[in-house]
This record gives sequence, structure tokens and C-alpha cells, in this order.
Amino acid sequence: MPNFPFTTEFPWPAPAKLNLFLHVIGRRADGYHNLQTVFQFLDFGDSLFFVPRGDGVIRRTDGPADIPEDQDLVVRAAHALKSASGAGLGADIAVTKRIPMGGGLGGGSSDAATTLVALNRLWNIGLTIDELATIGLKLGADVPVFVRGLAAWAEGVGEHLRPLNLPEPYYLVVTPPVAVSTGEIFSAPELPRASEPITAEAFLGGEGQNDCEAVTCARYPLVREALDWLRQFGPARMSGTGASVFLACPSRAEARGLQDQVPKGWHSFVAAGLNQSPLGTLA
Ligand SMILES: C[C@](O)(CO)[C@H](O)COP(=O)(O)OP(=O)(O)OC[C@H]1O[C@@H](n2ccc(N)nc2=O)[C@H](O)[C@@H]1O
Ligand SMILES: Nc1ncnc2c1ncn2[C@@H]1O[C@H](COP(=O)(O)OP(=O)(O)OP(=O)(O)O)[C@@H](O)[C@H]1O
Repeated sequence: MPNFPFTTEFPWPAPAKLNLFLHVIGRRADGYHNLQTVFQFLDFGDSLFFVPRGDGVIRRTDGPADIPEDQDLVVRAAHALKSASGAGLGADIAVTKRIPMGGGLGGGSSDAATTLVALNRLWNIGLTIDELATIGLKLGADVPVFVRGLAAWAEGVGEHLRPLNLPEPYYLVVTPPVAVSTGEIFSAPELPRASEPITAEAFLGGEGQNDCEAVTCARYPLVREALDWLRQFGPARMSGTGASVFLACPSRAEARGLQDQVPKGWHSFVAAGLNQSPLGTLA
């Protein structure tokens, strides 16, 4: 195997995201939904490790047992990058998962984005961020924002992105023990699909909600319970299509204090909101 400048053993970050609000504006002909949302990153996430291979083979050497290797978004992202660029190299990829799956925190999308950015560098292909975002969009609607690495106002299915400078509070994020299927919520007949578009300024002034909340809460009563529990302490909201709910807190200490009271069996963490992804500094 050639001696690469980065036979990297250091972890590449794949941060979680929050949707600070999520409006469903309409349905496209292909069944996907046009949205308005705001993405912010968290200083909490998965860690990915890459060792380039000279023989062109792409393998996941460690990762979530319940996702078959060939379906893992890191493996799919590596193959997509290889065919888009004609790269001859391969990679061993190990994933340390921390982001709850089906949690509305974008874990799979973030892993895919980190794979694109890391292998672009390690394989020395030199694709631009725009090219990586285009490849990423085919893997998942949330991948482009993770590739670009800036908190953003998003429209379309999440591909039209405008960087936003947001407050960076500490969040308490609570995930009840259910995995919500994004496809199920978007295909629900009862999903409201006609929110009036708002402006980023209106969002910054306090407007906005999560249009998927009622559908997810009706179908997954534990998400309703988690929201009701967190709303005792402030204006909590759901991220994405759930299952995670979050509350901005004035300090890390205050968030930790609330976390101590989270009911048993619910996953939770405290993390700072970030307007720049930790991946951004490596891209
Ligand atoms: C809800 C969000 O997390 C908000 O950030 C994303 O829009 C979802 O992004 P994602 O998990 O990357 O979703 P994808 O894997 O692209 O889509 C899963 C399924 O959800 C539905 N879907 C997704 C996104 C979207 N804007 N409209 C949709 O109707 C589609 O049926 C799709 O088959
Ligand atoms: N590396 C991966 N990490 C997490 N999920 C993956 C991965 N690869 C494939 N998947 C699949 O993607 C599905 C969605 O996972 P993910 O954690 O991204 O959900 P999510 O947080 O609800 O995403 P979003 O907020 O984008 O809707 C999982 O149920 C799993 O089947």
C-alpha cells in the first residue's frame, strides 16, 4: 500500500444538527417536500476514522451492527465519490456512533458528508465543496448542509442554503426510545403541507414551528411525552421528523441541571449550538 500523507488515525467529526424550525411548504411531483428550515450544528456527534487502501476496496471495519455494511451511508458515500471522481483508491472506514439513529439529528447524513469531505482530501481528488454537496444531495436531503459546514437558512429539500449567524446557546436534547422513519412522516396523509413561506428575519424575530410535530406525536406517543416533559421548562421543539426534542438553555450548568431530571430510559445530552461545523475547519 502506498505511503499516504494521511494514513489517518485521528477522528474526523460528524456533528449532529438541529432543525430550529421546520415548515412544510408543499409537495413536489417526485413526492419530496419543499421545506423551510434552519440548521444549526451541535458540538456532539459521531467520529469517523479512515485508512486509505491502494487496492480500491471500500470496507466498513467498525460501525452500527444493525445497519448492514452495504447500506451504511458512509459506504454508500465512499462509493458515490469513487464513481463520480474516477478515483482508484479505496478505504477502511470505522464509525463510532453517538448520534441516536432515527432521532431527527441527521446522524446518517452527517456521517455521509464527513466521508465525502475526508476521502476527497485523503484520495487527493480535489473536488469542490459544490461538487461534494451535489453528490451528497443524492444520498440524503440533509447531506449538503453538513458538507458546507455553516449554520443555514434552508429551502427546497434542503439544498438551497444561506448561512445564518445565530445565537449559540447550550441545548438539552432528549430522545425517547423510538426511531422515527422520516419517510413515514412525510408520506402521512394528515401531514400539513401548505405553510405560508416566512422570511429568515421573521424566524429570527420568533416565528416558526415544526410542522411535523403533530403527526410524529400522534404516531409516537413517547415523543409527545418527551415534548410535554421538556415544555415544563421552556419552549421546547422537535428536530426534523423526530424523535428528538430540544430546549435552548441560558447556560451549560442550567442544561445539565435539567438533564439530571430526564426520566429514566430516555437518551439525553447537553451540547452547544455551533454556527460552524467542526468538519468545516478540516474541509
Ligand atoms: C426532515 C429533515 O431532517 C429536515 O432537515 C430532512 O428533510 C430529512 O432528510 P433525510 O433524513 O436526509 O431524508 P432523505 O433520506 O433524503 O429522505 C427520506 C424520505 O423522506 C421523504 N422526504 C424527505 C425530505 C423531504 N424534503 N421531503 C420528503 O418527502 C422522502 O419520502 C424520502 O424518501
Ligand atoms: N451511518 C449511518 N448512521 C445512521 N443511520 C444510517 C447510517 N447509514 C444508514 N443509515 C440509515 O439511515 C436512517 C436514518 O438515520 P439518521 O440517524 O440519519 O436519522 P435521522 O437523524 O432521523 O435523520 P434526519 O434528521 O436526517 O431525518 C437510519 O434508520 C438507518 O437505517
